[in-house]
Amino acid sequence: MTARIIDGKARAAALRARVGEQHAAFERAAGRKAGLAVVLVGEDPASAVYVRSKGKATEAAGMASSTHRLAAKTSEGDLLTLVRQLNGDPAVDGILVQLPLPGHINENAVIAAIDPNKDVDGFHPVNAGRLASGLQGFVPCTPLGCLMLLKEELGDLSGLDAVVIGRSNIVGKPMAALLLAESCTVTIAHSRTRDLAAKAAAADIVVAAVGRPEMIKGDWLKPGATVIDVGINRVPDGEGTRLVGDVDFDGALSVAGAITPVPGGVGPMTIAVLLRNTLLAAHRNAGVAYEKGSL
Ligand SMILES: NC(=O)C1=CN([C@@H]2O[C@H](COP(=O)(O)OP(=O)(O)OC[C@H]3O[C@@H](n4cnc5c(N)ncnc54)[C@H](OP(=O)(O)O)[C@@H]3O)[C@@H](O)[C@H]2O)C=CC1
Ligand SMILES: Nc1nc(=O)c2c([nH]1)NC[C@@H]1CN(c3ccc(C(=O)N[C@@H](CCC(=O)O)C(=O)O)cc3)C=[N+]21
Ligand SMILES: [Mg+2]
Repeated sequence: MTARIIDGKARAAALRARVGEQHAAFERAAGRKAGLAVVLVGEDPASAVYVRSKGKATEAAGMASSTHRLAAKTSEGDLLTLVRQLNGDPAVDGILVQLPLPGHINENAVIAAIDPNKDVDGFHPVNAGRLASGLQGFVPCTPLGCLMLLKEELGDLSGLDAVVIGRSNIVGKPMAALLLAESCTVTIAHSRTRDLAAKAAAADIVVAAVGRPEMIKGDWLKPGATVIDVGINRVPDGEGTRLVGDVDFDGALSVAGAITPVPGGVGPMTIAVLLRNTLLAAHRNAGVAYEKGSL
């Protein structure tokens, strides 16, 4: 058997097209575009690439995008001042502060300064709490994109055994909360987990969000399992580099039922969900009704 390859790039393009159509309707109703502000501190090349692709995708959907590039040495106070200015700007529906921030800036303080109603990343503690409590709020883009791929692939997830490898606030923890809300039986694994291979072998769904190239081996998996690979790892390749996930893709192909590739899997979904969250934020901020579930 060879696993189906989940085409995240195509799924993301379809979601972006739906967001674009609904944004056009929003613009007619509200008399303005939805606006996303992206803040980038410093010159990390990978971050600069993501920020550029977010800006391009935002404009392609018809939305207004602004990028605020600050020097690496920017003080926490100056960054907080910018965040508060964006909080108060009626043209800005969504605010994304690209992480990681330089070491002298307290990320938690910056995230906490974002208006929870503009927190399209879903990282603010109020939105994390809403997700944990089953209340409406912004859900982090990467795990929500993973959930969309899983539901398209598997339909109803209830009763399935899921293992999430990684427990970060931006991927692992919200992913586990979403799967629990879908009535999966969820195991969260991390660097202290004992016998990870045996945990993976029991799972119908494996979500890998570790940041270690090709760590999860094909022979760990339950035959037919659905594998979502969040990892983005740049590794040396001849003269240059290439991207690989956290899963040994070639090894998993002959065991898994379906698997996301890297690149072309979760990454493009993250950006499409960011646009979706910005569209939701705009509807709420403009007081325009929005038909839930229509995306
Ligand atoms: N495709 C996309 O859109 C996105 C991709 N990413 C990628 O996803 C990956 C994870 O990102 P992120 O969650 O931010 O990473 P973090 O570094 O914040 O978290 C990594 C997690 O992996 C766990 N871990 C580390 N080593 C092991 C191990 N040997 N066995 C089991 N668990 C381990 C850590 O455990 P512990 O808590 O014990 O330290 C931690 O919980 C990265 O490759 C990142 O680039 C991230 C965001 C978006
Ligand atoms: N506040 C904040 N929000 C984020 O959502 C956030 C962040 N900070 N910091 C960094 C991570 C990482 N992230 C990615 C987004 C898209 C791709 C993506 O589109 N990847 C392409 C390949 C891109 C390439 O070639 O480099 C793919 O997987 O096909 C990857 C990773 C969002 N993040
Ligand atoms: Mg820091």
